Amino acid sequence: MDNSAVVVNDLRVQRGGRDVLKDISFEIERGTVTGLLGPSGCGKTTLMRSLVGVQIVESGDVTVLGRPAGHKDLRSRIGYSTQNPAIYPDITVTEALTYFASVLRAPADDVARVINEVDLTSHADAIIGQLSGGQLSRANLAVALLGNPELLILDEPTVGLDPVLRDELWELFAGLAARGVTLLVSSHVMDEATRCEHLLLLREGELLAANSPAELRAHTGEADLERAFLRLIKDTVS
Ligand SMILES: Nc1ncnc2c1ncn2[C@@H]1O[C@H](COP(=O)(O)OP(=O)(O)OP(=O)(O)O)[C@@H](O)[C@H]1O
Repeated sequence: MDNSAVVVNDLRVQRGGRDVLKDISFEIERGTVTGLLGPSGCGKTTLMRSLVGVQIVESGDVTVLGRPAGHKDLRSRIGYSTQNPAIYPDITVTEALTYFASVLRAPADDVARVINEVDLTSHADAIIGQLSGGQLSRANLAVALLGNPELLILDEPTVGLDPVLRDELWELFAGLAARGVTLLVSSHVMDEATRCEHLLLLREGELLAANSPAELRAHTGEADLERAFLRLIKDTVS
């Protein structure tokens, strides 16, 4: 069986009349955690939207779990959490997840499972609009986990979380990958790169690297990943 969860070839996307992704190609192996890193505005969300199939693309091929991105068979196989949680503010965490579980046709007992996985059991009956920022982003992540999708696409899931919660979430991501789930996780915090098996480093719509952290360190001669990224940028510019 093909071991690639995602195959992208020469993907080009324009937004607002500008090239936002410039002929990008890469593959993501099944059962791994891949970090999508790069500065604000570099195209991370646009790339994720292209994989989910909600982005109009100019050219190129995007294959996800063996199907063209956006194929209807992929709907229940991909979990996508956006940066701005799209959860109704005036119902409880359990009510919101029960609603999404029915829309996604996920089993009813999935609601308690995902609430537990994101460590929100103590707030299962809290009103969404009264959650803290970190709790809200964990509730948002819980929605993406419903139905046990094979591919999780998570747009900055750890933003606003304290270091302990961030650590717990990265542990959760590693545990999911060990079960065979493929994760693509965006971040603009380079220290999160060390938690990933593979890295996609984007800058101004160009893919500067698609490596493991060890390969990136070896390639740039920099032990620190932030410095390695800066080294790549300097090498690209010069
Ligand atoms: N709806 C839109 N219309 C036009 N241009 C857009 C739109 N959304 C994003 N862009 C532009 O596309 C580029 C890439 O944006 P994108 O949201 O993919 O970046 P990002 O790396 O996810 O940024 P951030 O880390 O700040 O979320 C930016 O220059 C942005 O201004």
